[in-house]
Amino acid sequence: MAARVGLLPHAILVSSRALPTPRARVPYPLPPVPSYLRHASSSASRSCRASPRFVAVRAMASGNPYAAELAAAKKAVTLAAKLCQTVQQDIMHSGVQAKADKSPVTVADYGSQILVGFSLKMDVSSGPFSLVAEEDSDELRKDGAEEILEDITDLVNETIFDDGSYNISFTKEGILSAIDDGKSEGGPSGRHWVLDPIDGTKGFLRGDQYAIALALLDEGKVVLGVLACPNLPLSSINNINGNSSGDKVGALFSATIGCGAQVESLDGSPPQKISVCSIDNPVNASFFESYESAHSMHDLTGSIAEKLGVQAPPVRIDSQAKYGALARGDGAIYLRFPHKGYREKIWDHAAGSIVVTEAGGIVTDAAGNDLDFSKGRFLDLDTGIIATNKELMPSLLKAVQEAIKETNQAASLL
Ligand SMILES: Nc1ncnc2c1ncn2[C@@H]1O[C@H](COP(=O)(O)OS(=O)(=O)O)[C@@H](OP(=O)(O)O)[C@H]1O
Ligand SMILES: [Mg+2]
Repeated sequence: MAARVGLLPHAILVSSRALPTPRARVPYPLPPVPSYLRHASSSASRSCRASPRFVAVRAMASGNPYAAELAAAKKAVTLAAKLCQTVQQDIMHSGVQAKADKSPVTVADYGSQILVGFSLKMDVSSGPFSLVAEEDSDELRKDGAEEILEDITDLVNETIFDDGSYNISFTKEGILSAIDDGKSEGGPSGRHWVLDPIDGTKGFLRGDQYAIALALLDEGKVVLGVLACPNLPLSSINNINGNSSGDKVGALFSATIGCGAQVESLDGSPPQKISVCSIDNPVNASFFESYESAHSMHDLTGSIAEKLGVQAPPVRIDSQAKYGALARGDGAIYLRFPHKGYREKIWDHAAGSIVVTEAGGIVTDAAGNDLDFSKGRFLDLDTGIIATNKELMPSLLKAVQEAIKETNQAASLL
């Protein structure tokens, strides 16, 4: 694809070529279903929509009641990852000072959300569609946003065209309404998709780790999660600060409830089952935490590690790639302690947490409670989030509670 980062004052993505028009493309939003189905070119969409009974039979045969949703989720995040990779490469090659200008990441954020929502709607047949996602279209509907809206439209349409799975072209109005598909409030009943279109936006801008994180809630429980991590080494992080050792890069983690967790390459290698590490002595453990100190209190995590006797320095990587790396045993512990007042969003943990639990790990808040994804767009939890294997969890919880108590006592003396 030939999109590039423009060097205009507003420095947004500019398509360097007009959209190709060799095939008749169906405009989006779609006309009513019967006419749309005559035009769609997606074989996946045809097979998933053709017969709900066929989907159910296929799911039961695979032993995974969410097999159809899993296939659709993987396809959706893989498509979005293509768009994100294009934009990140453009940022890296453009010389644009990413920190000074956030508009490329804005384009990628919206574009990723549109592609995931659209792809799910095309390929998942059952029930009403509900998506809880990070972005809405309010900013794009304001005066002055016309150019960025055009850039998003071009980028989304180019990605769909290059991918070849769907014979659809978005109008600008279609782009705005597709973004607003993500406005659902979630909750304890029914099914809700939960999406972070680019988790780890700061990592994305730095050229480091980020993830497209998608989960499915069913009756308030996370039943499925996929994490596309385009910059994560496929087999493991062997270097303590997250660099690869010449390994293939681009990992897709997935998990469905009761069926375990897997990793495969983003370009489609066979899935490999993954498990958390079996370390039972914290002295041999390493721990993951946020790269950004504004997102997690590094002094508190340092004190927890000291209490546990952890020898290795922290492994700091952006986004839910940390959950994926933990799930396949690259490290033993994940610690996340946001500063006071921060409210965790469900899309920052839903996909990652099921990948870890289905790999045999445990994810709780700082008091040892399970995370509750049924309360709407936010998690209502105690202080922080911790994850590790079953062997280390009791000593980790003890160290966490001691360290928090000491921090609170020190604060009360000030
Ligand atoms: N102040 C503050 N405190 C805690 N957390 C915050 C804060 N601000 C943002 N966020 C959320 O952190 C998400 C990024 O995930 P991580 O913190 O794991 O990665 S990172 O190292 O910071 O990149 C990040 O996700 P994205 O916004 O999708 O990038 C945010 O949801
Ligand atoms: Mg996020």
